[in-house]
Amino acid sequence: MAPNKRVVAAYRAMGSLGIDESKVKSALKKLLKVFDKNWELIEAENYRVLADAIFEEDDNMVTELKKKIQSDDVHSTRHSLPSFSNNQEDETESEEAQMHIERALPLKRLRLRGQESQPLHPLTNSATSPPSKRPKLEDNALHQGSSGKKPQNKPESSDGNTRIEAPSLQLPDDIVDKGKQPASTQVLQRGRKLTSGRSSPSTPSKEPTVEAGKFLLPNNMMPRTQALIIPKNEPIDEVPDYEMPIAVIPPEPSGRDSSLKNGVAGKHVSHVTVTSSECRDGVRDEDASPTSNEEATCNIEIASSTLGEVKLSLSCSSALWGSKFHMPRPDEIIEMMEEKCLFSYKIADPNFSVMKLLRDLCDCMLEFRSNPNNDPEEGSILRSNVDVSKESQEPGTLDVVRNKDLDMLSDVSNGPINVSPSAAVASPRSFLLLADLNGVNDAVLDPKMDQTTNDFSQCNVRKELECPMSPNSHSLVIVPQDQLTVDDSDLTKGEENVEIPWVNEYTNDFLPSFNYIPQNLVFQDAYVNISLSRVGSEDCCSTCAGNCVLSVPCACANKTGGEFAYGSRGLLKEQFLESCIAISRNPQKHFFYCKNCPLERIKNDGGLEPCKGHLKRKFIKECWSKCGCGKQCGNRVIQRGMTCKFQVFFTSEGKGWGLRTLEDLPKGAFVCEFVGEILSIKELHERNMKCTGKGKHTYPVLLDANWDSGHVNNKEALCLDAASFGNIARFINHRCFDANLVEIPVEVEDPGHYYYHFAFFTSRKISAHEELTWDYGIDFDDHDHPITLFQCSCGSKFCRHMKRSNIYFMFQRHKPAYNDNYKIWSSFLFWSGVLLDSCYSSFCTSVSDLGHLIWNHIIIFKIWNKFSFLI
Ligand SMILES: C[S@@+](CC[C@H](N)C(=O)[O-])C[C@H]1O[C@@H](n2cnc3c(N)ncnc32)[C@H](O)[C@@H]1O
Repeated sequence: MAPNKRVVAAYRAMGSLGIDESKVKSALKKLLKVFDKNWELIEAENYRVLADAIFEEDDNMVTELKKKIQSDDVHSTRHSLPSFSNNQEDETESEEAQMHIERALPLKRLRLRGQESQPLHPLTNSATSPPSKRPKLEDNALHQGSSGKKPQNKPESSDGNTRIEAPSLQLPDDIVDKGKQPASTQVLQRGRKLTSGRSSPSTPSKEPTVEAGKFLLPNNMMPRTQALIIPKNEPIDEVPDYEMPIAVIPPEPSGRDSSLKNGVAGKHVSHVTVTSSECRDGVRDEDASPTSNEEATCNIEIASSTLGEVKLSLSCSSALWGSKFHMPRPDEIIEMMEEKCLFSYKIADPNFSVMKLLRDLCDCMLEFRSNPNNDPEEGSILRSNVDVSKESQEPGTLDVVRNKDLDMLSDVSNGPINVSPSAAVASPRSFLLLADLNGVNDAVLDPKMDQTTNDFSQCNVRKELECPMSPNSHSLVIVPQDQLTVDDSDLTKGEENVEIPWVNEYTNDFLPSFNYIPQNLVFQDAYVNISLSRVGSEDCCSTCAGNCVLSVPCACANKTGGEFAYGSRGLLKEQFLESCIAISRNPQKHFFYCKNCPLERIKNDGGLEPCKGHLKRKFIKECWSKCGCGKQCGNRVIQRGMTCKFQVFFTSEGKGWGLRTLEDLPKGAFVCEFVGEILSIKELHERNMKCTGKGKHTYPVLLDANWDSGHVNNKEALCLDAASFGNIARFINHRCFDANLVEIPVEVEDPGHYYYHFAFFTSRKISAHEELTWDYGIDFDDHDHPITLFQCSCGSKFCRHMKRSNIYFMFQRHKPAYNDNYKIWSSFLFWSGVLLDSCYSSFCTSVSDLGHLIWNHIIIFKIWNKFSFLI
């Protein structure tokens, strides 16, 4: 007689929960009797009644056994001389009882993980289910692995709950750092959401509707999977081969798998192979051959926050699947994965969602990274990768991208599968990644690793660890932070006194390529006339010796009003600095308008357009080679080069790269010079024209402080362009008005002031890690400006770009006229206040006129104060 399909289905459903057939049989019999063979009632809610009946039976049995043991104990106590055989029997019986308890408990726990009031396996109707409670998990059951040893760091959450440890954490010695916790354990410990997150009531679940037993396969096709909850003291390798749905890891022996099982042979422990079940179970891949090179990709990106501090990117490529491959929609993949998880890991929580799980993984990484105390290797970061089987060339890769303090974590793929984070495709770095992705060790794929570690065998500091979420599916590897997040290699290539590293905490982008030069270089036509003969005795102090700043001001102080700009500690004197800041903040007051402006001349092909104005700046004059003092003279600050610790970093506000200090800086300190190619204005104009429309820019600084001196010919009108050749100043971003740096021209070699050094000094005290900024002096309305206009994100409350619509910018459009007539405008503001006052007073006669007058003038005064700095 053919087996009853409904009975078989019931067995399978229970089997997937690890329930013994014999138990199912007896419970089913009883239920059929009770329900008068009404199968609908038994099948409802995925055989909930049946499961409950089995549990109840277990409970009863346990209670009965306990009672029996107790009564036997009493009995044996009463009979003080029990026979030896009796005693043995008792022990056996009692052990059996314990075994029943042990066996029953996991199932019970499993049920508790879901909702008491909900179906045991809530695959249906769960959308209407109330959120589940967080499961309470017994420490012992969860923390004792096969060895029975407790983990060194007992994973406790802030709420005091002990975290679940997955059996997959039982790692071969080789892949666990000696004496240290496996990284994945740490992740798990830290990642409270990894475990608790499953039961988070906040996440709405996408419940798949799955027929019971849909995924069941014959035993011989069953993968070895591991449940997240293991019974107390149950050794991991004794986790039974439950009759399971298709799981993540088929037990196919491969070089990599076996190496893993053997403790990951050698040092090459960077991958664990994961293979899509679609390929292994023969559902789809039989006729799929790598015939087409046409790539369709399907990307899922999950980030820890909107800033994407940690980003997990899942990419599929159809490249190897031929034309028959249908690229699944992301939600299809997620849904399918959820079904697998629900079956494979027996996650009975209706709120379980794969997306949530992945997001939690991101959070864990962030948490892991941000709490160095959690980390046995302080400052380490996680490096994760999933390798699609090297041999089988299958799609599906998991790529974890470090963002916050994690540099891009390399991704490993097989064949041409694109594992690159989509956002990085355009970056040089990701280009490298794409080009190299061919199942090679991820370390090799990571160009930055190459640069920073030189020898990736250093990566044996990385620990290959299995992730509890998806055993064997991906590895978590620790890489010392400094090897990934910060490029310690000096971007100045040793050209400066200090080394300058760079870091990108937000994207995968590498530093733009440029040539580091410590000093300005003439490009071609620029006329830079440096000769000793041009330096007259009035421009040098040939008789000085030692430190000029400490003695009576010499000739070199003449250009700064008979006093040196620098004080004894090498900082700018307060008064000098303040006047430079004032000029920079109120440029209109210090503009001069040249009669035949070189800029306009070049732009208009000789035609005459009125000069838009140049800043008449204060100069610093430093001692130089014709002076008698030495290099250590206090009046040779910029010549000695930069001395502070800086770092180039990727800004989070969309400004691209920026420069920050790594140490506190006092007010008036020299930071660095703006170094670049010395171009004539004509050359700059030509460059700008060439760049137009090609997404290229120049980074120019006009050396125009002396253009009022008369007619400046084309070769003498100079600028610096740091786009291709420059120093770290090319990374200093703009800030409107209240920047923390001020630019000051410094005369060193050329007394003529056509060519001078453009130096940055701190305009105030700056704390370590603050970004360094200067006001480019951009008029955001001037579309002819040599600096390509950008959307300003300086964040200053005085931002000129953001406040274009305000009254100031109305005036700014008519700047010269406005400047000439600012007294008229101020009178206007004053008298409008008086007018306002009198109108107001006439309406409010009940209140004292004097009070109104004072009140209105306070308002007017405030308005005036707000805008007076602009005049
Ligand atoms: C001299 S570069 C500064 C370094 C640049 N951020 C980089 O990544 O190379 C000038 C360019 O930086 C960007 N930038 C500078 N300051 C900015 C700001 N306040 N807001 C937005 N972008 C800014 C603009 O693209 C500008 O053209």
